[in-house]
Amino acid sequence: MSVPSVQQPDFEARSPWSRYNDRQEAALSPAISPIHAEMTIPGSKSLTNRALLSAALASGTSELTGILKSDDSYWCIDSLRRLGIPITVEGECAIVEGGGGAWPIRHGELYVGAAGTVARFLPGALAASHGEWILRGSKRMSERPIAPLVHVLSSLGAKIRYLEQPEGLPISILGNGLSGGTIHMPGDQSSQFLSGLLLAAPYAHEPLTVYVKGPIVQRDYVEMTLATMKQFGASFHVSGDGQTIAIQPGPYKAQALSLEPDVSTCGYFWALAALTNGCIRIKDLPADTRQPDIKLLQALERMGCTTTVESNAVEVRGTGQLKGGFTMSMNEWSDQTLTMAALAVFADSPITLTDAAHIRHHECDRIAAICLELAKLGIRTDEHPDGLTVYPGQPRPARLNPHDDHRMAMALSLIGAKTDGIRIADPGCVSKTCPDYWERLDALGIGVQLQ
Ligand SMILES: O=C(O)C1=C[C@@H](OP(=O)(O)O)[C@@H](O)[C@H](O)C1
Ligand SMILES: C=C(OP(=O)(O)O)C(=O)O
Repeated sequence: MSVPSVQQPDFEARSPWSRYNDRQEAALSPAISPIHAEMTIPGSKSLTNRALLSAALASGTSELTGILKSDDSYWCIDSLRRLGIPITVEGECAIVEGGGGAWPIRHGELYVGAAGTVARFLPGALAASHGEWILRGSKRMSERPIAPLVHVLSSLGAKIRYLEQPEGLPISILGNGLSGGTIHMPGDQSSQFLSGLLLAAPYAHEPLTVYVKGPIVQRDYVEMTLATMKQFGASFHVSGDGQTIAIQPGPYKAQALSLEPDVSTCGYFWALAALTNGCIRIKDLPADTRQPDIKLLQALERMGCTTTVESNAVEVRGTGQLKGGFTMSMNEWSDQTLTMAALAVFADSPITLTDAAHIRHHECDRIAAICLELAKLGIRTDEHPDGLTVYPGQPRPARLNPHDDHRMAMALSLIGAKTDGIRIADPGCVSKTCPDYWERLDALGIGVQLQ
């Protein structure tokens, strides 16, 4: 098994929308009664960054309401502005004056922070246009895979060079238009490579047919990409088995869109209802969302909770004792693996989470990191190459390290909602997707001391 190593915070990747980077830890005290609340959740990171990029490529002015304001969307907006796209942000609304497929500023350095979506969505959009740019990311983002995307973009005409290390950021991209034709691409390491290519594909000179070799992890994110492309007027055909996608050339048209709340963030609050035998109702979430983490609801049902999906709200009601004793594939909704691991601590028997080897390449090696941190609480885990088994137990007080990973911090905080003496280091890291996470916990009755 991998040797656990603790990832240190990379503060450069924290944006002006981040908070609490001067605080050493969040000291938590459990809720004294079941948590009951009705709440709204900020916009989806995935939808925000897809919509921002599509709007920047489009002809005309788009209005995006309900955007997420976090590090990941900040670095997306920052990069697009550096490419010369005027973007005005007022509250949770972004007005984007699209460049019609050309970037007004044709050279410069772009910094993507720790955002996988920005690192993997921008290269295609740059390669499809004309200019020369350098793309740089956080320390961790520079370790995360990018080569399969670089490989296909190069085969379609881009000149891309690795500047410091083989197969990682930073890279230089000389965009000279994408040729089109047919290409093969793997989807087993990250769905984002595919999404990044697809988002740019309408700007290729000729129709582009993408054959996906083998399984696609978190396939629903590719569906989300295609849905956004369709909203912006793209034309494409997907084969019955979903492995072949043929995209016609044609520019995006500006749109006025209202974005869904971030279901990955909703997950922590539904988990709080589950853990405290409370009830959390999240408003403004459409029942037919494509966001894959909605599958958490099925897992919570299996653990004994009651879930209610209405046309525009989703409610989770907890239970006195969560049930375990099952194995669950996390392949399709792996951002919730850490949430499931935290819930499993309080189940009545072990839970095994599988099929998520790719999360070793996320913000940290999430499988090794969660095993390491749960061990500090005296919780037994078995680490597997593609997941882990969590054995329930009574956690002891501990100071936990989130490994510079927002989801590690938010998932570990769930344990602090049930157990005395839990402290989470580097509380600022939640700003990758939810900068006001600690205020939200506090408002729900969990004691949060940021010190
Ligand atoms: O396309 C997207 O918006 C995302 C795709 C997934 O990444 P991978 O496919 O790289 O696992 C997911 O984990 C990430 O949070 C968001
Ligand atoms: C994997 C994640 O992010 P990224 O978009 O950086 O891949 C995540 O948010 O859990």
